[in-house]
Amino acid sequence: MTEGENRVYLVDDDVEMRTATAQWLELSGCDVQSFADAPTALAELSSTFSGVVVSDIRMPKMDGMTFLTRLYALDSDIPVILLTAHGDVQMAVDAMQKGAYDFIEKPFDPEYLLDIVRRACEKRRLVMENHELRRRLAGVCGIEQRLIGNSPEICRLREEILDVADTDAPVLIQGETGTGKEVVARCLHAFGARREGKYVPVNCGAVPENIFESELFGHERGAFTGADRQRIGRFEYAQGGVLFLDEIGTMPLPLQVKVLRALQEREVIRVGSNEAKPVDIRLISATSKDLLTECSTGTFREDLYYRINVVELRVPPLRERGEDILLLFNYFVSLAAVAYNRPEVSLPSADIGLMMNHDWPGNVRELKNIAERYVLSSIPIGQRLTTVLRSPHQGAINSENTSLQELMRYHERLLLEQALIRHCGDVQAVMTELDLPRRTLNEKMSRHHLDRKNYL
Ligand SMILES: Nc1ncnc2c1ncn2[C@@H]1O[C@H](COP(=O)(O)OP(=O)(O)OP(=O)(O)O)[C@@H](O)[C@H]1O
Repeated sequence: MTEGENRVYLVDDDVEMRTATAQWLELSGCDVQSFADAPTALAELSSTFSGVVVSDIRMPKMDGMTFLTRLYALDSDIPVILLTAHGDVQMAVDAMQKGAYDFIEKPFDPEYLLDIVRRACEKRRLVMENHELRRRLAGVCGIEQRLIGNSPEICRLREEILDVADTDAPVLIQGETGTGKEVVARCLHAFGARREGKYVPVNCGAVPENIFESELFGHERGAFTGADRQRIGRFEYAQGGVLFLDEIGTMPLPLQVKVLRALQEREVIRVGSNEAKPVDIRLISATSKDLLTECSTGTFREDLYYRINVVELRVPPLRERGEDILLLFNYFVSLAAVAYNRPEVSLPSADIGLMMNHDWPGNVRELKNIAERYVLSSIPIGQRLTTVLRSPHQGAINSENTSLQELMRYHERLLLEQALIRHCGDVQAVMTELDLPRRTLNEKMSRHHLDRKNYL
């Protein structure tokens, strides 16, 4: 669309009316695209549409009111002008309350319609300019300041993020724990078309199974014991914004069916209700598991996998991008120095070597943790890294002359300790990863004399 040109999507099932109105608008300099029904028009519309919609209110496939609701779930800033018949006054009033820009009664004076279209287009132009301005402003604190790294892998990832940020395509972020999946999700929000909308994260691994459905979809008052108030779920809360489902692989199967339905139908049903509510969200998911393997073992639904995985972003482990280790370390040291009001410390060269050779099972989170501790206390890096590294290598036992029970005990301890290292002593995260109830985890940790404080 050239600047100043008025773009109109015209929706009317009456072919004569549609042709005549389109011709009139075109002769007056509008760029018109006509549709015989609302679903076809909806398929063409998105939040990047820079014009206005003129739609009949009574149409067979989908009436103008439903069309309005669906369209406003996509972008409530698109001006809609409804064409009503004599006697449709109540409907027109309802439409105005729902946010329609204006309505005009048939038969109408084409000049009058043109006048409304021009004003609506001007409003749309201002909204679009405003969005663009905010977008540029957000770009001032660029993606390089959020997703730190100079390695080719991270540079490529930043480009991939910017390529897809402005679309509404569902993104699945894959990567080991602590690699920065949530940072990527936040960048997709901050640099995407929905940056003005909310960013709503849900850690699927931390939500108890019995309240999962209500957490995502909400509930009506009295839907179950304890539901003394109505509550909207995370999907509805994220309306117009981004919903981030972290560790989606841990979602129970029955809920996966419901999430799939919500994504397909773009609507949710609160627990205890029969009414479907339209939702307009962009879905970003993350997983540290290989979801295709989970699909083959039947713990993750294949249809959901393909629905959430339209774009796949992989965040590489830290050990595969050595160039980033020192850069990230210095970055976290600077942050910690400011946060704790301590002087910035630099790394002796011997420690640099140790850091470069380390495996980083807990990835960037582990590095951040070490940098913070380095600022706070004078324990040399080497000592910290050896503490972290000791478990998989030291005290290994020879399986040939060891009983099965001893081997099992040894491997159990190893698994627990590695998980504690990866999650820097975060017991909740260990419970999630190993799929253990808190009590069992506590028992096992005390049996193996493991104290979370040693891993903080
Ligand atoms: N490239 C990066 N630049 C700046 N900070 C980073 C980067 N990668 C990770 N971080 C920081 O490291 C920590 C862990 O990152 P994040 O929580 O995004 O990892 P994750 O992959 O989502 O972890 P988990 O799988 O455990 O949820 C956070 O404090 C995050 O801010």
